[in-house]
Amino acid sequence: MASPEDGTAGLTGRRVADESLLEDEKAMLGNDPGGMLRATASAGAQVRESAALAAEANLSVLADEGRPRAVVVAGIGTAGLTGNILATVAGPRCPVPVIGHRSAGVPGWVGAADVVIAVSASGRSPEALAAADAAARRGARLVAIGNPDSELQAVAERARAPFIPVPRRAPARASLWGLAVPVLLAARSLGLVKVNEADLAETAARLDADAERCRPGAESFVNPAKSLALDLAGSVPIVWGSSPLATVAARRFADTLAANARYPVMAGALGEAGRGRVGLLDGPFGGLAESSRDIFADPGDDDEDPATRLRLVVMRDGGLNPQDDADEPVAVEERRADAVQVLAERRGVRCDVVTAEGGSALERLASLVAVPDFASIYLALAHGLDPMAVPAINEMKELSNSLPEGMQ
Ligand SMILES: O=P(O)(O)OC[C@H]1O[C@@H](O)[C@@H](O)[C@@H](O)[C@@H]1O
Repeated sequence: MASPEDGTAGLTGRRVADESLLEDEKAMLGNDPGGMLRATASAGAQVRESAALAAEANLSVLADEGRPRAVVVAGIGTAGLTGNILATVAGPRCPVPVIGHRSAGVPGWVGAADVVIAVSASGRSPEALAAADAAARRGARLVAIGNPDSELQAVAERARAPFIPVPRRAPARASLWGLAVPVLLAARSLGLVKVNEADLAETAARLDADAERCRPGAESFVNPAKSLALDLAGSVPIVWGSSPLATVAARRFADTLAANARYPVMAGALGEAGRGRVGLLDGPFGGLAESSRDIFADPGDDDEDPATRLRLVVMRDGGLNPQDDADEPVAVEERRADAVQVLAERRGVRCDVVTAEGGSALERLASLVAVPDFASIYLALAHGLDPMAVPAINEMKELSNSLPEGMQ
């Protein structure tokens, strides 16, 4: 076992992932002092809890004024991703635009005809607070979602707007499901999205089942998250989604791989990538690195061949209904996903495939997010990194608060 290296600024970890660190459950839990594995395993419970809390909030006031002109989902980081989730679950038939807004305030055109959903796990991100304030000033309908007894709740109360409490589970990225469900239910009360009680129950059950498969005590050969983490170890992962829904899952994987495992990741839509970034497969981290690989060498033996390589992850959706009236037929998305797998094989770039399952858009999204969420934590643990604490984010906040005005 390689010993931990001291990085700069007192941070320690192992530059090369060590598979044996994923074998001892007790040691693994010791290396996860903040409890990221436990928090991530609560995804199914978060769905149920948030659905119950949203049912207690008075969301019917949102619908009193009828269908809005547009819905803006305001928040940053994981809270911001809930806007993408709403847009993709609502799908191409959504009668009004759903716009994610990730900076402070709201877009200039927002007014009384619109709805603003301000989301913040801590209830105190400047972006969500400024959005809630701006919505209230402009007379837009507001609903706020986040930490109870927070500044965000106070802003919502001052504006007499509904507030859906989401009990805090630090860090925000471990609260994705707790935050996303109230956003969907607020949009449902406006008639914008079809999410029924059975969809929520099935999504929660799937998240529970995936947490069980990915539990720390399950060994790599039966644990899909550990094996995905080990496949990605030492590579530069590229995550492409075959459909809009799968692309949201791809972006989520990039977020968790970066925050938990500190891996640089490229993520996006396969349709777009096919017209540009797919060229990466030809390059110095793709086919050129692979051509020098000794195919008989032990895949884990980095000392023999230390080249950094791409590793492709294809998130395949397959669609709920092939007759769907989406602009792009599912068959086209499927052919493109097949094509990129063939291309990767031709270039010698190794590829993992995560395939959606389930009978609703929400459940399918859950099936694409659950295993990769755990994989990002196992990859952190294999490098001896605490998956929860991200000193760089805190330092970045401190530094930008202390910079003189004009330099931020
Ligand atoms: O959801 P809130 O609390 O507004 O945080 C928004 C974002 O803030 C950043 O500093 C990080 O912590 C992200 O993980 C988080 O998603």
